[in-house]
Amino acid sequence: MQVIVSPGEIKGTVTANPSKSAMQRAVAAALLSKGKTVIHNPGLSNDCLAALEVAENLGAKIKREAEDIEITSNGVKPFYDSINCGESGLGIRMFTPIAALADIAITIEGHGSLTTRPMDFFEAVLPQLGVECSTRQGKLPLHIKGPLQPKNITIDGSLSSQFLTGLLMAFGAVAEDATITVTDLKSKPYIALTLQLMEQFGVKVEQHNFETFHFGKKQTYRAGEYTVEGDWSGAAFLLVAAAVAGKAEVHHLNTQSAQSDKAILEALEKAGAHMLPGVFTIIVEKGKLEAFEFDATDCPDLFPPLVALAANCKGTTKIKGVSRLAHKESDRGITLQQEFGKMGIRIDLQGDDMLVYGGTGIKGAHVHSHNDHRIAMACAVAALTADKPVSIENAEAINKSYPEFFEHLQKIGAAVRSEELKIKN
Ligand SMILES: O=C(O)C1=C[C@@H](OP(=O)(O)O)[C@@H](O)[C@H](O)C1
Ligand SMILES: C=C(OP(=O)(O)O)C(=O)O
Repeated sequence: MQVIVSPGEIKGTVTANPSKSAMQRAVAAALLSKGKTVIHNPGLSNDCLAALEVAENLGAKIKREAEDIEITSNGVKPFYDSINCGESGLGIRMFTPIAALADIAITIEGHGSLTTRPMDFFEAVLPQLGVECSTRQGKLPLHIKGPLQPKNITIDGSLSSQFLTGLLMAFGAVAEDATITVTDLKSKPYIALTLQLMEQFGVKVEQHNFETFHFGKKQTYRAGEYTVEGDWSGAAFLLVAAAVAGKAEVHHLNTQSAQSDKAILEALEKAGAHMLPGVFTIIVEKGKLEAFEFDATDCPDLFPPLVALAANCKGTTKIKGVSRLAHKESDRGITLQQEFGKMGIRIDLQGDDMLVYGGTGIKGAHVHSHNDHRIAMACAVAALTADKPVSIENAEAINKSYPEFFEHLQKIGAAVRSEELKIKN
């Protein structure tokens, strides 16, 4: 699908989409619980739908009830010997240790960008927990055979926090007096989100300094009601759109959230945007934007909106944490450099730093998402201050995390056109 976004001032109000990070975790916790969980404000992006299907194949009953989703489970009791995690990195890394709680052989698959993302962690770690595991040279498909037996273990957290999220969630259902020790953990706030959600489902982990995670007496996940928070990762694009091209009010964003990407507020402030943060509403208005420095090592998904922001800031913005981007849906350091380069914005990658030369003028261009939702969204935001429209190829990539994105962008006043998009022009 091609989407064309035209330059222009924006002004409007919108409600943030549900967080896929929170939704996927809630689906996993509901599967691990006995009884009925009701998820309010459920996410329905492709990653969330994949999580629901995985939970269903692993034994849960899923029912859509008006605006909610009901998940009834009796723990992990697979109906099938294979699961498919779609394109979700979190999905596969979280559900693999959970599926390994069962004692049958299971094949774990995915598609698109997920087939090229590293999974060798599991081959190194799962056998230490009594799980047979093989991959195709560190990539999908994964073949596992549990049951996983928790014990004290040390893992490397430098590639991704998602493997730890999976182990924590699985340990939560069966562990007794066991400790996971992690070295060099990245994306720490995502682990805070995991621990917070586990606690909401009745499982408490004693963590120290994000290095050790201790499970004391055996605990059980408790089914209940859960409301999915608004998504800071998706909303970051709308907030940046407002900072560069007008004014927007975004509802259902919790400033007390554990989500890492609420850090977009710090970057906007550094860049000089005008902001009025409330408890659940953020208002951002265009200001005189200047280059800024920001460390995105622990919030890597902010790189694409930060680049769209930096392209509009006078001077050279320095964003740290580029090494975190190599194994996302695309190699995001490179794809940002390529696609923003087409729009006349120079980006240099220097070791772990990204330098964005902003304020030089954004040019209308024909860009490609590289099947990466966050690249498509970043280009759409950059289009708002370009000299001519920007056409985005393979723009349907947004469905992975934020199917409502173009509709929301239009709601805050942007001119968005597409033959295939079901939005009013
Ligand atoms: O746990 C999560 O929900 C996520 C963790 C992050 O991954 P890393 O831990 O690999 O940085 C992030 O990039 C991803 O989009 C979602
Ligand atoms: C990298 C992302 O997700 P995941 O790793 O879960 O596929 C993302 O949403 O940008």
